Amino acid sequence: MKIAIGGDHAGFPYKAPIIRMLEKEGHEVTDYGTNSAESVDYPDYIHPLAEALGHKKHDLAVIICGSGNGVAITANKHQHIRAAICWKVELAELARKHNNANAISIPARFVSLKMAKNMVKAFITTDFEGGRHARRVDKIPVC
Ligand SMILES: O=C(CO)[C@H](O)[C@H](O)[C@H](O)COP(=O)(O)O
Repeated sequence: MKIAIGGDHAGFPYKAPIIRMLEKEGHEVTDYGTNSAESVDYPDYIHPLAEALGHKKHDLAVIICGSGNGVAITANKHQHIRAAICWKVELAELARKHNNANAISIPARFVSLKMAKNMVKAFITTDFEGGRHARRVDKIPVC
């Protein structure tokens, strides 16, 4: 699977371990930064990632900041992006099953690295259920 990853300085400590896990599992990962713990502005990293995801250059994305809010709000400004903030594995599964989310937003200051990795695993291995959920997802875009 082609997976994009990116976030700000608050998400930086979790990015490399998640990339290692994904690459070990055979995924192709594209890293949109940031690449240090120096304070940065998350839109500078998330807009390019979301643009590429929206153009199907990646299958799914992992976005990370302190609360998960900033990166999710930014990504969701893009058409075709459905970013879900998750803090437990069941939410990551539901984001795929019910919402066909294509980005998981991780609040790095509120979940452990172990939880973050487990959520990413669940997110990328769970399929959209379709059916009634497809009808609802289809109604999301603003006309
Ligand atoms: O966007 C956010 C909050 O909605 C993220 O959590 C940021 O990572 C956070 O705001 C960064 O905070 P900092 O005090 O500048 O480190």
